[in-house]
Amino acid sequence: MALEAWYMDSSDEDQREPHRLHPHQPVSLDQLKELGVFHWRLDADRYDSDPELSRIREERGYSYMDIITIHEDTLPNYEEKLRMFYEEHLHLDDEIRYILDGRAYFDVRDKEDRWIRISMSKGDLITLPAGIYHRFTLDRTNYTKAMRLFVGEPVWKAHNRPADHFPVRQQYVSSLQGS
Ligand SMILES: CSCCC(=O)/C(O)=C/O
Ligand SMILES: [Fe+2]
Repeated sequence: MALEAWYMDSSDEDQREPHRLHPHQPVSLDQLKELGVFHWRLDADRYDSDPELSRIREERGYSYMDIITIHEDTLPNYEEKLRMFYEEHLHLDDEIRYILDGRAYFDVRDKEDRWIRISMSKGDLITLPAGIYHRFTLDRTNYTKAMRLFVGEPVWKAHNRPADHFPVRQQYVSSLQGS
């Protein structure tokens, strides 16, 4: 199944709901690319021996990887972490996530500051550029297992909005101009 993304409504309903607009307003992979968001579809059943994953990691220098299982039975401080992940934030480095099982949503801001919801399921690998405002949530199924990739030693620090003073944010905003 292709990756699906859409513009979100602004209701305060449970974050795990899809929050589609009526009428539905889909967002294409090309629109995501314009925001610096890239996607690959891989075979998650063989992630530990997948030459395509190895190629991506080598080409892009993703030397670090670990696996996080986000479920109330496996993740310490589950509720608190989910609250943190759903705070609008940016990172000083790219965020690279590969869904190995389950499902999740990444929300990213577009150029007009509107929320786009990206629905991720098993086999989806996504990269969010340094400096983009975004957030993360589980969906109604309340479970995902994801590989986290990083160039070099990982820095997990999230800078909640407002974080416009970071050079990486200014570089990201400049990169959008003209695209
Ligand atoms: C799927 S990993 C947890 C989410 C996370 O690390 C992050 O920074 C979300 O934006
Ligand atoms: Fe993040």
